Amino acid sequence: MSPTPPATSTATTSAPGPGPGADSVIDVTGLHRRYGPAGPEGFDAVRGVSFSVGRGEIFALLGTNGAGKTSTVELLEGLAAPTAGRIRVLGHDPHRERAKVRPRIGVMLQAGGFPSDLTVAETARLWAGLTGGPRPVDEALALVGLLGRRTVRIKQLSGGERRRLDLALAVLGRPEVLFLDEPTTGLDPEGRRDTWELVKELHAEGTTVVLTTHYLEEAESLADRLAIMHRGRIAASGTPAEVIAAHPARISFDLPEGWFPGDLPPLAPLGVTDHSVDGRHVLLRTHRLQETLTGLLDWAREEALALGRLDARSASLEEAFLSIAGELNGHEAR
Ligand SMILES: Nc1ncnc2c1ncn2[C@@H]1O[C@H](COP(=O)(O)OP(=O)(O)OP(=O)(O)O)[C@@H](O)[C@H]1O
Repeated sequence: MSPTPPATSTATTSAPGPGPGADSVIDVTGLHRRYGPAGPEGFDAVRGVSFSVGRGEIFALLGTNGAGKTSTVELLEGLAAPTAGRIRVLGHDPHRERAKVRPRIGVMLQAGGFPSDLTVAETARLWAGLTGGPRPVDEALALVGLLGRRTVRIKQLSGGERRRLDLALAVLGRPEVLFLDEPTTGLDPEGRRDTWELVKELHAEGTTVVLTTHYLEEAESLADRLAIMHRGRIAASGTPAEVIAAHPARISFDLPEGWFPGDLPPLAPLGVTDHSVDGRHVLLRTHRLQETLTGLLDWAREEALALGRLDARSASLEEAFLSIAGELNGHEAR
């Protein structure tokens, strides 16, 4: 029997929760955020989003530019009140009960603003004074590889070093829930890997992490579950494997000289859901990669054909993302 691809919630506004019995630390229902006045002059950046994040999970919010990721995360952090909907973080309303929530969360904003004349260590000490139960400042700086830069002034730091300092400050209070808004934007590949390692260590210690990112490999590497936002809604969600599996794998090859696409065997019985041809180049899409590939190769062997440039690959998160964004843009354009 062919396995049915797991259903991800395409074109919905809600992401399934962490599963029955899971202890959720974030619950969001019917969230809306509007900038500006009611009516045509205002803008609905978040349009009815629902999801839950379980204790100890890493949850990634992905999306096109302007999809509403930061607008959503800011509401979770309690920086603003939603226009409509309900949010619970650690059992509390993060905006109205900010004093209860703030000491238990760590926040790394997209652009942290610090007095530029303070040194790295002075900034961290200042922040430590505002944060309950902090780690030693030097421990937090060491975690992000900034201990050797502790006497350097903020204005002399590189963009990547500032991102690392933002992260050090976010983890100073040993938060139960850590919000990371594009944590590796501006970091070099080594800095990105280091940040991933740190997030994995914090995860192993039981920290719940909500992150936004434009790097699909970051979400694939770190996230237990993810949601892809598009124009204020959740367009697809699930584990990375579930989101990928909902999109077809692809097989491409060149037919040999003298052979034409019309000579191919019937494709539907091989599990092909869609195909396109360009001259003698053939692209097949299938949710049953092994079955389709086996059928194709059996046919090629029987016909004694050598298929040129044969390439078979499962969908990637990038393909899933591009296809969701493309489908929705096409849909909205009609
Ligand atoms: N203060 C504001 N006033 C009006 N519109 C805003 C405001 N902040 C954000 N927006 C708009 O809301 C939409 C969502 O923005 P948001 O920053 O949440 O998206 P995002 O998914 O985080 O995008 P990016 O990936 O580009 O950072 C955008 O169209 C943006 O222009």
